[in-house]
Amino acid sequence: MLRRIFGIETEYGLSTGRRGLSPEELARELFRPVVEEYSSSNVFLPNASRLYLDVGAHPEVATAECDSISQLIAHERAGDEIVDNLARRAETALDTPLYLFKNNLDSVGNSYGCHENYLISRGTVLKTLGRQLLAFMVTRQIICGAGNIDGGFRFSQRAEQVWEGVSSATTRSRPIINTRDEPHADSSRYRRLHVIVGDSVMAEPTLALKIGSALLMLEMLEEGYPLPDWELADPIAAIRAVNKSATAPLELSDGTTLSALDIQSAFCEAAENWLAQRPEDDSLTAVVDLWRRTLEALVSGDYSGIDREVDWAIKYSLLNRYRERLDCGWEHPKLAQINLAYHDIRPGRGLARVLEAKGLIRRWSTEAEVRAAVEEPPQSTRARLRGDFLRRARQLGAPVTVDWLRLKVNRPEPQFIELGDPFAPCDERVEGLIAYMEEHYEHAEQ
Ligand SMILES: Nc1ncnc2c1ncn2[C@@H]1O[C@H](COP(=O)(O)OP(=O)(O)OP(=O)(O)O)[C@@H](O)[C@H]1O
Ligand SMILES: [Mg+2]
Repeated sequence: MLRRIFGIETEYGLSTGRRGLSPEELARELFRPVVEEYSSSNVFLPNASRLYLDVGAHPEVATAECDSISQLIAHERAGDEIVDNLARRAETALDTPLYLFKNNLDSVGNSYGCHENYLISRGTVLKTLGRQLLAFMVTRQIICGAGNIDGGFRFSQRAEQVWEGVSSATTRSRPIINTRDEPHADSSRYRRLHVIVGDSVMAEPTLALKIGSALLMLEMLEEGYPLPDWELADPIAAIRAVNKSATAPLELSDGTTLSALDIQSAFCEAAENWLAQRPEDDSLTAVVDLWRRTLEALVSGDYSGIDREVDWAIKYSLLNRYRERLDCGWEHPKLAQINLAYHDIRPGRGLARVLEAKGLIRRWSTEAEVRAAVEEPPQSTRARLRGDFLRRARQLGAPVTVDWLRLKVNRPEPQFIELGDPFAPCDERVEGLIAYMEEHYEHAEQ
């Protein structure tokens, strides 16, 4: 499958400077306009994304279905803007600053996630694919980790928070790859691969690398391109070891050892060769270029070639400058503060956003693309149908219910359709549903 559907779910950490306000109270204030408009804190927006309040008072945005890296980046950034707009209103109402962090850990050690979803064909055996992908997923933190301080500098925020390799459980055992069968599409043709292990990232090139390298791995596996079949003896021990060192020896099931750097170098080289034979794609070329440069930086120890693109390297450079200035160890509270402030999503306040505005972190999207993605669904996938349907329903004040798969007009008679093909941006049946709404609710518009 060369064209693929994918989406990303981001949970945000929420806090305030004012004492005495519980996370639940903050979240309730944050979602007040959403609940007022939709009578629910679990909604689909006109840009076809899902906005909801998950357990633990973490707002979550799940982007609409995308089919290109640029589209996904614009929609992921649009998610930040949507929750930031809610936060700006809530902080006026509460008369206290509100902070939304796109990271994976709060100050008391609770972890929250950033999940990736990739469409795969039903013919692919998910368990086999998961097993083949595991060595890649365990070691990819050295290319696209967000960086962290935990007894020293670490590549990833999430590596310490997973407990199983491939499994169908989500919360109980927190696996790296989740095999729960919920395709949100025609289940006879498609499956959805749910990756739970990634860090939330701030720099757009890091997001491109994270998504693009996974897309390339999936392509190569599905197309039968020869790849090393490495099975880690203990994926969880390995993910913890990689977090501390790209060169730590990782034991394989056959008794040999390889480092994360060895494993990623082999996958990157395979991706370079694969790129030369698949149809040209500028985004994937840029992804593989950054992948290669990141591995080279790890070998040389000189991060200057990637420290405007790769989160962990940007953060490492920033923290290291402070460490030298303060002449302190990694445990210094000022460094912890920077480690957190990097993930504050507020433009002009969050460190990553400030660096980006100064040109010290490269962008992949443009402001105009993000602005458009706040309002408009991706135009090349099923998301467009959901977005158009929701926008018209809102204009007409028609009672509707939607999820990833279904569009429904609730009254006067329930009318619904299923969009089993997530690739399809056009469907006559949606026009039929819109006509039905117009017939019954047009008068309410005036
Ligand atoms: N057929 C599909 N293939 C791949 N990704 C999809 C498909 N349909 C939807 N998605 C993406 O999957 C994500 C689903 O997000 P959502 O938060 O609803 O996840 P979930 O796993 O269904 O549920 P929850 O987070 O509540 O456990 C979205 O980003 C969406 O764009
Ligand atoms: Mg979700």
